[in-house]
Amino acid sequence: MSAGRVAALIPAAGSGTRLGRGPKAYVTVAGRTLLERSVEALRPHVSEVIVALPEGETLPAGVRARAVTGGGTRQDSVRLLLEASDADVVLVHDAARPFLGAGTVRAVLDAARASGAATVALPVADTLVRADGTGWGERVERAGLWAVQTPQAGRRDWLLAAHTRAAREGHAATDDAGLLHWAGHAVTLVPGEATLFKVTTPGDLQLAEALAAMWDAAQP
Ligand SMILES: Nc1ccn([C@@H]2O[C@H](COP(=O)(O)OP(=O)(O)OP(=O)(O)O)[C@@H](O)[C@H]2O)c(=O)n1
Ligand SMILES: C[C@](O)(CO)[C@H](O)COP(=O)(O)O
Repeated sequence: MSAGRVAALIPAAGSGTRLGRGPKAYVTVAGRTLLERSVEALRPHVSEVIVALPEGETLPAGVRARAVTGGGTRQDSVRLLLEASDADVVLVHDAARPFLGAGTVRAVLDAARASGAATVALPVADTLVRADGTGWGERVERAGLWAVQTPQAGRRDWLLAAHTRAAREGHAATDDAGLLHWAGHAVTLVPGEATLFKVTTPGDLQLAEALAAMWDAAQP
């Protein structure tokens, strides 16, 4: 598809249960909130940033974006963000993935402009096993497997139609590229970065703190 208006949509309305520090968007890493880090990584590439926040919350200081109230699940929050936007192309990015490089944003956007739908993902490098009741169950062939990250980019009309249909039919997906695939669209995979991990557990937050100084020093 041709170039059009691009918006960044950031679901940040989760409760951060696994991290145990309240909503993750407000958690700081080296002095800046996870949300500010994600917003600032996307702002140079888009005409608008819209963030979904937990009910009753306001944007943390320093975050330059428009805010809407999110929903009960990530999928609900993204649908509300899509409804709040009138962009042609959207980039959906977890607030909880603070280390997002400009090259990755450009690559997923280019791929989405070319094909209509794309996601950043990382080819799996470890041996994979399905656990059974005793521990090691059955080895899973890893060839061709990718771990899906964000940003995920695509035509807003495709995403909104997929989300609206999923809400109507009670179909739940863990991400937006998966919903687009479910709706019949081909989704391009764009190689991501290990640094784009999602801050989910206390160990991830420690890792993020350790990485932040090096990351911040390398930014233009
Ligand atoms: N109702 C929800 C749930 C999640 N998210 C957002 O979706 C992203 C990925 O979700 P996850 O890492 O699972 O965050 P939480 O739901 O906050 O974490 P937990 O499951 O541990 O509570 C986060 O940026 C989170 O804020 C959201 O906008 N609305
Ligand atoms: C969207 C996502 O980050 C892609 O890997 C992931 O599916 C979010 O999962 P969660 O269950 O909300 O943590």
